[in-house]
Amino acid sequence: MYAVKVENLTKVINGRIILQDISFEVKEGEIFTIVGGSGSGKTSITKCIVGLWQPTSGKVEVLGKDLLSLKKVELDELRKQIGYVFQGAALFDSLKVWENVVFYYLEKTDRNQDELRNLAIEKLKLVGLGEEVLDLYPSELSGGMRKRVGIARAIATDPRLIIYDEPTSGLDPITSRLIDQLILSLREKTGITSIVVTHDLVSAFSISDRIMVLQSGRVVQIGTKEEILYSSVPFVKEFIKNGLGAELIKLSS
Ligand SMILES: Nc1ncnc2c1ncn2[C@@H]1O[C@H](COP(=O)(O)OP(=O)(O)OP(=O)(O)O)[C@@H](O)[C@H]1O
Repeated sequence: MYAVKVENLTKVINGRIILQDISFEVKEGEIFTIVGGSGSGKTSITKCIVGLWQPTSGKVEVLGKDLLSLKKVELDELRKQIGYVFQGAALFDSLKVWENVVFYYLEKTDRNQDELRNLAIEKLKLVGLGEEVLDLYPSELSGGMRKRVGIARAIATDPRLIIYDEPTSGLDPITSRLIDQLILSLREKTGITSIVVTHDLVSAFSISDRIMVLQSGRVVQIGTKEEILYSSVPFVKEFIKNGLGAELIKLSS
């Protein structure tokens, strides 16, 4: 069964084609990575998957539901099953770590504070953080820890699908590789389906089951790591060479 199925998705905004005839499927439990240059449409695809944007044409099915057929309450219900890890973690500076993690439940539940703190402990453990961070504020955390807290928040509602938007951006190479390990271990422990948007090709090649390469709102190629790494498509070859070349220079400097 597919967790996400996108068919001939086209999105036009103010007469500009942002996404053109995009089709792909993400299998349950798969780590599916979307790569492409700036402005190629990566984030736009995720906006269509979470139902923030309606397609101009085409179809988006998420966890077996056709988004266009859903009423607002049904879409809200579906969104609970989708965790979104924002670029830069997007934590609330004025809230403590535990409150950030259980943010979704803070106002929407009658669970008491102890229950919510315990839920935060459970989720923080899954992302490799201990109880000592519970009462810290985001400004007291390192960049890598902030990303982990952002991931803990995304899994607080036990989603079946998680979308990571640039999970390693702004991190040094060593911390980036630790986040890669975390993405893999979360999938291992929970079986969660993962869609990762990234500029970081080292990350893409270490975590992905399959990679989709975009150029100017179109799919250039979808394939396994090996198929993409040894692609015969000129754009993909060039993209990989430039991306991995830059990473290798960064790693050796
Ligand atoms: N709300 C919007 N209104 C109009 N155009 C938009 C809007 N959001 C995005 N775009 C345009 O859509 C195109 C794709 O943007 P998108 O953010 O999906 O790209 P991206 O691949 O995620 O880029 P980046 O890697 O820089 O984040 C860009 O040309 C962008 O300017």
